[in-house]
Amino acid sequence: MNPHELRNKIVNRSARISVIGQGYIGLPLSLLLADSGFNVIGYDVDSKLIEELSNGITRLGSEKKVRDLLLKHLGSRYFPSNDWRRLKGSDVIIIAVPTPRVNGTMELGMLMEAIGLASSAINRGGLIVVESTLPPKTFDTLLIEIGKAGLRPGEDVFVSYCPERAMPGKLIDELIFNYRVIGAKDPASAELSKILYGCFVKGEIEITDPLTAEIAKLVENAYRDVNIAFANEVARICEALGSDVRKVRELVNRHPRVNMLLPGIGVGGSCLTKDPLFLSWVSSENGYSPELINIARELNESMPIHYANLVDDFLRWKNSGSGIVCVLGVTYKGDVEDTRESPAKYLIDELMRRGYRVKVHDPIVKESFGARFYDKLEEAVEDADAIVIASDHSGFKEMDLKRMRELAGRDPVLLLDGRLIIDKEKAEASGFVYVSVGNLSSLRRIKDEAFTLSETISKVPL
Ligand SMILES: NC(=O)c1ccc[n+]([C@@H]2O[C@H](COP(=O)([O-])OP(=O)(O)OC[C@H]3O[C@@H](n4cnc5c(N)ncnc54)[C@H](O)[C@@H]3O)[C@@H](O)[C@H]2O)c1
Ligand SMILES: CC(=O)N[C@@H]1[C@@H](OP(=O)(O)OP(=O)(O)OC[C@H]2O[C@@H](n3ccc(=O)[nH]c3=O)[C@H](O)[C@@H]2O)O[C@H](CO)[C@@H](O)[C@@H]1O
Repeated sequence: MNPHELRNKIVNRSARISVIGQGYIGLPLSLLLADSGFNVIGYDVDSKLIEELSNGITRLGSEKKVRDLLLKHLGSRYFPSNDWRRLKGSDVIIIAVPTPRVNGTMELGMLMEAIGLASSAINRGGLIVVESTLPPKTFDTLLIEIGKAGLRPGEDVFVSYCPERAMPGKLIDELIFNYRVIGAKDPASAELSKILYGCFVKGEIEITDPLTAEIAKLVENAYRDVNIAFANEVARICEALGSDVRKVRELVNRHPRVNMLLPGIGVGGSCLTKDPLFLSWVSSENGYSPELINIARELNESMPIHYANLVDDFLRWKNSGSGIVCVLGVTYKGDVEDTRESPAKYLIDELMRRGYRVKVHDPIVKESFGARFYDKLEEAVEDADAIVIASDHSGFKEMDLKRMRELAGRDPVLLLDGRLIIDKEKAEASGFVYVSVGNLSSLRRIKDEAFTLSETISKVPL
């Protein structure tokens, strides 16, 4: 098959497409390709996942459009499989396997396995596209691996890097409307990839070299992480000075050139917690050691511990260091089911390590990181001395605060709003001692000397 033939196959939708990895990215991508007219094999090593998909069940429950597309195309254009032999004879293979940070390093084993499989299964003259996030210069290593399989990249097989940037919670819309970057070393690989993505992408598609694409992908997430760290730093300043970060943020964001992000109890998710470090580590290996990115990451990682310290100080003052803490929300952000690197995990670990009884509720996912999970919000809140909101689920914004206060323990009960979603006046009128990220003034008021905020702040490892 020459590039012209593959081009025609893509244009008339007769190209056989396989997607390796059917998780947050691979599944919606496969379904959009099916929706644009291709027959798609969705391959994954997780046989339970494949069984679920084959029965029309997705783990991405909050992505309604993914579920609708699965039910629409399952068995007609979309074929989930855990049999690698089904990949043989593919004209196009897209790789969307994890490239996580494990024990302080970049884990590329799954990617290498997938590239080996793709090299052995792709038709001669076919296209391999990598969507998984790559540390800089990894694309070159992948080309070497493909070469080892006896294929000459740019001649026997075409290869590109198309980093994914869709946002969980609105994956289908962002897969369609985001602009895309394609990194490729030869014009045919770039052109074929552009035609492929043009089948469902409505945003602009930009072609560049692979290294630029690798760096750009990581810079986007590092940019966001650093900016959230800045917001978190301002929150900590406001806490120390006895001010309210919500008011400060509202004012500064009226400046035409300031856009401060939202501070919070922590930055989680599979991307912002590793991509900035990939950028930092690889540049350190190449002669420049970034400081800003590393410090931002450390500051963001310290946030759940900072608030565990706060709850601990409160409970020492109230109950001599014993008590019940209710944590509301375990997902890394609101209205998604993903708990990877969730700040709630670090908060819960730390509170349990200090001997507190932790009760957990989440309306979307039944996970509690070793603490006790309660299906009902009311049961989780019962007898609590402190309640911490760790995820900004829509449902939490409309909680009946009076009822919650009735159910919670004896006075005073701390309500720590880690996501700035509760109205301070309403919470106080309901009888809570309400504090939020970036505003600890209520605690100052009730405790004066007994509870020294400076002590809390100095405990935070930075
Ligand atoms: N989740 C996001 O929001 C997001 C956004 C942009 C980019 N990314 C990047 O996309 C990539 C995939 O992330 P994800 O969130 O979809 O991961 P995921 O864990 O949700 O899904 C990956 C899937 O790949 C499967 N897998 C692992 N090794 C395999 C192999 N050798 N062969 C076949 N299947 C294999 C796993 O079983 C899993 O189901 C990562 O590089 C990630 O950094 C993720
Ligand atoms: C550059 C960018 O936009 N990248 C996105 C990002 O997706 P994400 O879902 O991980 O990103 P966020 O929504 O930012 O959430 C992360 C954590 O930060 C907390 N947060 C957020 C905003 C804020 O103002 N204050 C906060 O504290 C929030 O609670 C949560 O814990 O990476 C994906 C993978 O690469 C990309 O595909 C996707 O485009």
